[in-house]
Amino acid sequence: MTTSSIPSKFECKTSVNAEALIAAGATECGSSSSSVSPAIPLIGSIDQGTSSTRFLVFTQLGQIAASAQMEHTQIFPTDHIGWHEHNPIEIWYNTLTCIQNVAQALKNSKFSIDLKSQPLQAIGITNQRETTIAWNTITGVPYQNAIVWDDLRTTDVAHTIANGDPNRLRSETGLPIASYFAGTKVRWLIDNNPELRADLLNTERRSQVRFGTIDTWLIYQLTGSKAEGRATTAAAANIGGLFITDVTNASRWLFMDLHTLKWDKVLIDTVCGHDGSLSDDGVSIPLSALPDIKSSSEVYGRCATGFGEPAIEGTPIAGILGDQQAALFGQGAFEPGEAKNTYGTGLFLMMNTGTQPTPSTHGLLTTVGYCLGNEKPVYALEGSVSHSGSTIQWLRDQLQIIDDASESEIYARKVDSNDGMYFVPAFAGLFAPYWKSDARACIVGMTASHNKNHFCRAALESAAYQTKDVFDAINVDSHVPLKELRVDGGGTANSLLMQFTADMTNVPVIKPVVKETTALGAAYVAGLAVGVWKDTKEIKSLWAEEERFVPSMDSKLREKYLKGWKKAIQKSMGWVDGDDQID
Ligand SMILES: Nc1ncnc2c1ncn2[C@@H]1O[C@H](COP(=O)(O)OP(=O)(O)O)[C@@H](O)[C@H]1O
Ligand SMILES: O=P(O)(O)OC[C@H](O)CO
Repeated sequence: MTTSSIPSKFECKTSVNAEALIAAGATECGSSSSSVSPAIPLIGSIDQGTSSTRFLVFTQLGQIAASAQMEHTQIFPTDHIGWHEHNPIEIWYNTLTCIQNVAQALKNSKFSIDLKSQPLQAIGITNQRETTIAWNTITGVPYQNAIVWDDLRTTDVAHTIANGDPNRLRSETGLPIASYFAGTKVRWLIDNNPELRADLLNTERRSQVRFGTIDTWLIYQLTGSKAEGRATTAAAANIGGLFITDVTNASRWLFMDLHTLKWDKVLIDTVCGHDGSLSDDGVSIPLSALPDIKSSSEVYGRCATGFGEPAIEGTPIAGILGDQQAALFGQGAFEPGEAKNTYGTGLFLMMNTGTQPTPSTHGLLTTVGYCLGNEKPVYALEGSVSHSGSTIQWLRDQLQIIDDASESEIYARKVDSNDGMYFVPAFAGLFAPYWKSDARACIVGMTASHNKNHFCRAALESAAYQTKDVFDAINVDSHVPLKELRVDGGGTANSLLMQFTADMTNVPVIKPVVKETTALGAAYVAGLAVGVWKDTKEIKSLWAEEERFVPSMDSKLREKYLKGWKKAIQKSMGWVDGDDQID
């Protein structure tokens, strides 16, 4: 089966940016003596997010030359409240479709850029982090759907591992023990997927088991090959590709030591529970089942012949970054104290803290920001919030009070304020800085006068309040008060949200010209590895501001709103008790 024959209910939105191509030196065919545009350096970037998959091609000026984007199915099994899954095959097909569409669009454009004769310099990959897939290298098929990062099924697993102290692995991993992290999902898969467990128990088959985040899965597909035709998955073609990840993704498992940047046997055993019968390694799972940890910027390998899209066969894959780290890189936050806030499905405030990990005592994560080749790793502090854009998707898909995310602003603007109504979107408990798995979403302060407009307003405002919570924590833990906030992600299209964020944090909120900073960050690390850009100084010089939202709210009013939010947060906590099992 080829990807073009895979039916998808989602449209692949594709575009070519003529202005960026011209700025980079491309010429229209027929407008010069040559019928083909002169070759210009172009860099590809796969951005596999929670809500959608994108493939973008950037010019050396860091501008988008072409892009394609496709949503995928959000699977919320109705018999298991709190579960959230993605189909790994659908994600792979969508990635391939986006790549194919961009290649076609460039070829059909007035610049007639054929990537077969003018190949991309390199491809970078960035991904939703923690989302975990297990597959078998011989059957080629995932054992089950991917468990998405915000899935709650491992809440009990996390409680068991924590053994009364959720911070017991913090000094080694930088993370609290929570359902969010990939290691808890690995443990759940081992304990609950009979086929996977049987393979691990079989001395011949255990070496065929693979666990990976989405970066690993996609690289395995891109570098796997098939003798003829297009592979549906690399593994189905029975010729698996590279099995790697990068330090930023590896830092989200609870398995990696933040100081050595290596998988740690003690951590793995602590999370998975020691079971010698599953492995020959003396560890609870075979180390062969975990990807090799690489830097974020080096040539790892090349797209294979016959993997599915001839236009990028042989193109080096040279960069990997978790999506929030990619946004940090794409925003040019290379100095300690520089930060970004991304409004995607979730919301993630991240600050570069330099070459030493900075511990958090206020509910943030200490994580790897990036590591360029053999250079020292750069660490970051992160405030991870599970629901931001997904709250707006919930208004659209579940409540069906809007048809499109952009309508949230139209309705929210019909009222001057929340009129006392607060929406705490703790659908998956509360992540940073609270880490309360027993919290659930609530809407408080409602009177009979409240209407749909207030719902939209309160949903949008919740993203700003949650930003303020992690903003305060980062200011304390880093000892470097943020003077401004660089922002990106789908939610930045919403000016009401941007202004309200500026009003709540009381610092200017700044949008860059290139909004796709996540994809751009992955392109940058890939381009650095192959010499498209010289260094981070050159990359920083390409960043440009587009719009600035300056705080304009009276401080008394700000305090009043924040006080209401704190009360609302308290109401959401402690909702799930022992009788309300998540099954
Ligand atoms: N105008 C808007 N107002 C508020 N939220 C928006 C708007 N446009 C998009 N979003 C939200 O942005 C999110 C998608 O952002 P994106 O950065 O693509 O996310 P991801 O990387 O998680 O896939 C969606 O959850 C959507 O609800
Ligand atoms: O898909 P996003 O942009 O919401 O990001 C998801 C995060 O990587 C989860 O840790």
